[in-house]
Amino acid sequence: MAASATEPDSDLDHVAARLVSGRLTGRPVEDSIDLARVEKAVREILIAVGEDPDRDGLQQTPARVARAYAELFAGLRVDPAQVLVTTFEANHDELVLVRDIDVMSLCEHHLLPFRGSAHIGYIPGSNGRITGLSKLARLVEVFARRPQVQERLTAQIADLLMEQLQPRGVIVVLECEHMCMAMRGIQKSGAQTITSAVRGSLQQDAKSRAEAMALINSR
Ligand SMILES: Nc1nc2c(ncn2[C@@H]2O[C@H](COP(=O)(O)OP(=O)(O)OP(=O)(O)O)[C@@H](O)[C@H]2O)c(=O)[nH]1
Ligand SMILES: [Zn+2]
Repeated sequence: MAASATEPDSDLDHVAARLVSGRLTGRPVEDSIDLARVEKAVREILIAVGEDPDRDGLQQTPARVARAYAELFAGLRVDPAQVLVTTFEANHDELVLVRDIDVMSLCEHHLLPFRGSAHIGYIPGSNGRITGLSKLARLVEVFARRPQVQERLTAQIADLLMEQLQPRGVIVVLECEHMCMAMRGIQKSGAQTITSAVRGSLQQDAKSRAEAMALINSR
């Protein structure tokens, strides 16, 4: 396997630095959201729900929430195409599957978290391009750090891989629990929502698809 990277890693480092610095430091990443506006809005929410935003424990809350949103929505300011800038040539024309990638996102309806696992597989195309395994997980992060619905998140990952890597086929399966179904509303915790996006040969060929699904489901 292996060979040369197509591009220098500088853009990717930039993307990674923004996402990772946000995650590790808990401080806003550069090119951030309008923190002052979020702060103002959160203060309003606290007043609206009957809280006193000036009491001791809440004084810093609007600013904290604003910083948290900068992290949680960092994916809105990242071009997902930059994640796959590094690809390699390889003589591998069979399934590559990364299973159990942790996914955390916010549903766009309630801005409450949904969380679970992503499984991403692809069959390299005639161009022989593969990508670094971690890049699949990075792609999940970029799309997950936006207000989302699980179906769109699943499809966006699959479509970007098809577009950028031009593989023969792609399969993306997400299994998530939605806090908006657990903490409020119907209050059913533990329900798993499973979504899939299957493209190219994996969509057309039932046998390859079944093989990929079997690997995803094997424990
Ligand atoms: N399809 C889909 N629905 C989602 C997702 N996340 C949350 N939802 C649903 O979005 C729907 C919004 O429904 P609405 O009737 O507009 O809002 P609501 O009154 O708060 O709905 P309830 O949750 O049923 O109380 C709810 O059924 C949620 O369960 C998602 O990722 N995909
Ligand atoms: Zn929701």
